[in-house]
Amino acid sequence: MSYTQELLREKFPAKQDVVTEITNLEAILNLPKATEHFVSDVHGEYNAFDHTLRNGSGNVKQKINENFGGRLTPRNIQEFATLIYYPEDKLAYRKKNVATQDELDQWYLNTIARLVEVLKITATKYTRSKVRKAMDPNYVYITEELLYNDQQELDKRNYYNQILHNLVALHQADEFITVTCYTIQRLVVDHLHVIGDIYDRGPAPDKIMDTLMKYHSVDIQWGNHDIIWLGAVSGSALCIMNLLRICARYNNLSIIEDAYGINLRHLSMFAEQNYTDIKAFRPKTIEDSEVISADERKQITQIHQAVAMIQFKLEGQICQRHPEFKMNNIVLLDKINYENGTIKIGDKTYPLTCDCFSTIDPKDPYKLTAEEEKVTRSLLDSFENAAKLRKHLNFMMDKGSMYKCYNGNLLFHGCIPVQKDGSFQLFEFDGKKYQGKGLLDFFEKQLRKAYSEPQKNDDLATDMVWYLWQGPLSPLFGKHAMTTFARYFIEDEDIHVEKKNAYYNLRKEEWFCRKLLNEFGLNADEGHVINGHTPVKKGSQPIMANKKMIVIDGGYSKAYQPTTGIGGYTLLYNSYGLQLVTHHPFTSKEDAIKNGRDILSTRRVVNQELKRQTVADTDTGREIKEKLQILRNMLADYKQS
Ligand SMILES: O=P(O)(O)OC[C@H]1O[C@](O)(COP(=O)(O)O)[C@@H](O)[C@@H]1O
Ligand SMILES: [Mn+2]
Repeated sequence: MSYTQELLREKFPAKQDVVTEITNLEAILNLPKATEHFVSDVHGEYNAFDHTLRNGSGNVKQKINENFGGRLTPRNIQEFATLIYYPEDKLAYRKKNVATQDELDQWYLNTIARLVEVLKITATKYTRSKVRKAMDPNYVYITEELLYNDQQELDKRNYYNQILHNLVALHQADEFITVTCYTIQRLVVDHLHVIGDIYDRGPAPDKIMDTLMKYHSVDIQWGNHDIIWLGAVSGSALCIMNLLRICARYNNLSIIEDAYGINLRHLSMFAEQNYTDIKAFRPKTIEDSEVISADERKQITQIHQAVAMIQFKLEGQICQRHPEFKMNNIVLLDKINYENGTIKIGDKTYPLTCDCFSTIDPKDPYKLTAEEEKVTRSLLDSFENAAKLRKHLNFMMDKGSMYKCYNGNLLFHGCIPVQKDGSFQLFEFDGKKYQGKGLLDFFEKQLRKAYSEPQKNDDLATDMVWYLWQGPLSPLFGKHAMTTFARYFIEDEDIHVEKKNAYYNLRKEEWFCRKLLNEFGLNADEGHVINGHTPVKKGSQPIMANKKMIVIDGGYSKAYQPTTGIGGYTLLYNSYGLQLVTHHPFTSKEDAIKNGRDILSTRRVVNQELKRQTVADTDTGREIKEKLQILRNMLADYKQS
């Protein structure tokens, strides 16, 4: 007897228990498929991300429109939607702007009744037990009495009205409204996929992680920016330097110090002693509100140089350690003529636009100075011991993977490295060759190993995690090289170019996407490949390859909004099919609450199911069917005995 069989026997010892469970599972199979929500490239933009979650990519508003369109004016619909997104803030705002207690009480009564209506339509897709789990435990009884009361008979109607009246009279209205709004948010989306790049560039990745940790159901496909954070706590000094460099570049060092409590004093003092103010290393400020003092700017600029130089030195060391990485093109410090300020790359010589090489010994350019060694060591210790960061990243490891096959679709952040003809590129290592799905599995194994041994700093697994950040065959990166050094020091833009893997041309072709789906054991007639990573530029299409490929770089990153011209894309997959949602940029939470400003979004149907999908058509459905088979066998045994 299998383990599952044994468990089921224990759980359902009597014949009647088995019959009840079969009936229950059969009923679940017939419910409509629950809604999946896909987001990606959130890049620390907590407020915009939080808004997308609260409004379910426009799903909450759609439910309200379906039910109240014509009964409420568009302004009232928006007001009501904003209440569901931000119940606490909207209630406070409403209470401040009301003339009399009677007006407020009437508003409470109307609002509770409307919320129960919305709850009713969002709950129809689920079993009673699942809906109950989405409720606040303190309000289960009252909510169920309101929810399952059909009000057709006068007595029932009176009963319903009395509950409403009591909620207001007993001063429970605020709390009931708040918890019901969250129950609705939770039911509108059943499962969330985050297709990578939660970290870097934006100000609050920590808050995004806190939100995800509270979210009812989520999986994460790691992005290249997440990898440097995972690498940092896995003991990779190079990953630490890269993430500090990006934080300095985007004026986000407070994430390290304030959000994660990692002290940068040692680094800062070292930077102050060795570097001056150089334009190329000043922080980018995206928002007008981000005005910083001259002193502060200078300090960040100095830190930026200090970590960049340690990074370039460590890159030289790692590439020499691992010729199999084939990354010699980024080893550049020995190509510099430190006297005349030029660099020779290939057979071309370029002038260097600035000089911050005081810590480099031209005879041994990749050697860290004693002080750099100390700074690096202390950063490694701090990252290893940063409790909150580890808590967040434990969650990311737990819910995350290199790729995910889910309800027939294939989800990953960047690419599957391929040659121009579409054949998988080979990563050769230790006498073995890895490609396609096997390559992703190999890298995932290395990351899990490195993460579980943070005290090891220069073992192969730790170096591999850094490779995932910028290696030419990294599925998360997908470019021939990262031209970081050139972008700081060389004017000629030709040398800044990072060539994309052939994957990005081929993914426009249907045959190629079918090949990918087959490689991962999925049905190519029904599945889709869903990617993040590359901002969809103005005029480009996010849906490709006869709808087999969908790119949803969420476009949350403000730095990229001028290129995309929009606030980004998200995707919904409900019982009717897949819908791509295009968002306008988010303004602010205050604007949403006071002026009812939502992220405007438009929906486009990617594919429409011929027959409405039910739970039976999903991965969960397959598991239920297997369980049903066992239960039926058990029932047959009962009949025979
Ligand atoms: O201009 P920035 O922010 O330094 O970033 C440029 C770097 O970011 C990358 O585009 C990687 O980040 P993305 O995954 O967000 O594209 C590199 O290829 C490039 O070198
Ligand atoms: Mn990316």
